[in-house]
Amino acid sequence: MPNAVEVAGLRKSYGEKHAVDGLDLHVAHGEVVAILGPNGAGKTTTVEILEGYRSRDAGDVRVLGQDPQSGDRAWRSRLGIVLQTNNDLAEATVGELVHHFARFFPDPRDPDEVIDSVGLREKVTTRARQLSGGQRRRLDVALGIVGRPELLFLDEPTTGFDPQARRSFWDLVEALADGGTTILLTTHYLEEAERLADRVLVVRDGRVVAEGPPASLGGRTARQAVVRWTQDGQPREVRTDTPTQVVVELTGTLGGEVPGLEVLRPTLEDVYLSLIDGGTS
Ligand SMILES: Nc1ncnc2c1ncn2[C@@H]1O[C@H](COP(=O)(O)OP(=O)(O)OP(=O)(O)O)[C@@H](O)[C@H]1O
Repeated sequence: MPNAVEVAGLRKSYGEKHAVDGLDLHVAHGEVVAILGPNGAGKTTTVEILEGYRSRDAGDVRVLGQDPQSGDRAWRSRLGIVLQTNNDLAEATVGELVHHFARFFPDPRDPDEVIDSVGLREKVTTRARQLSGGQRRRLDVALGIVGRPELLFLDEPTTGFDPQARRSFWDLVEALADGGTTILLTTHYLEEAERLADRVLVVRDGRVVAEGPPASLGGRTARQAVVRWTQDGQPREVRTDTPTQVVVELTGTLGGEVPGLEVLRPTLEDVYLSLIDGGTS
């Protein structure tokens, strides 16, 4: 089966600004892919082109087998798009909105189950305009998933969420992914990408500068580890390609338990920051 998303050589400029500048991307069916990148890197522009909301200047784009520029209603009903709640709808309640949106789709999820899954049960009779920012975003997500999409786009889905809401949202995304939904998300939260994504793409200046599973992005697993411990009351540290060997030797030298032992690898954040600073490793 072809990929759910297939993009080659995508370009989009706004006047002189090359917002997307030769971007390649694919997402397999059932995969969760996160796009990371600094403000202005071209993430939203890319996602909006894939959703069919923005035209492109060049490049080949296929989303669920169709060019988004000519996507019809049947195609659109297979996508889940999380929009900011439209202010025209702000007078409707959470329950009314989710039930209303469900009617647009041929095989929707049970709206009440969707409301429960995004944690808005207690707000079901509250008008959209009376929700907090984070609750409003959860309503946006509810409207994005009620149509049982094959492919779900999440553009910075947890911005404004408190830590508890973010964790329950992650559980929800994992459940959707386990159920076979293909997901393309953009985020500024590295922890979110690490937790949810099978694969991460780092975008800078409209291009992909690194790509891979979060654990090995940018050669992360290949980078040297730092082993720290305390010896004779002094902190000690070595950088090494073979931390296990170092620990075994220390255990022998110190006759057992190694005081203050730590083995550190670069975090995803360390790798990400070096990539967007212009480093290539
Ligand atoms: N409608 C527009 N008109 C002109 N320039 C635009 C427009 N939309 C985006 N841009 C510019 O294109 C570039 C890419 O913007 P885009 O919103 O795609 O970035 P992003 O990676 O999603 O950023 P953020 O992380 O801040 O959401 C930016 O320099 C932005 O200023």
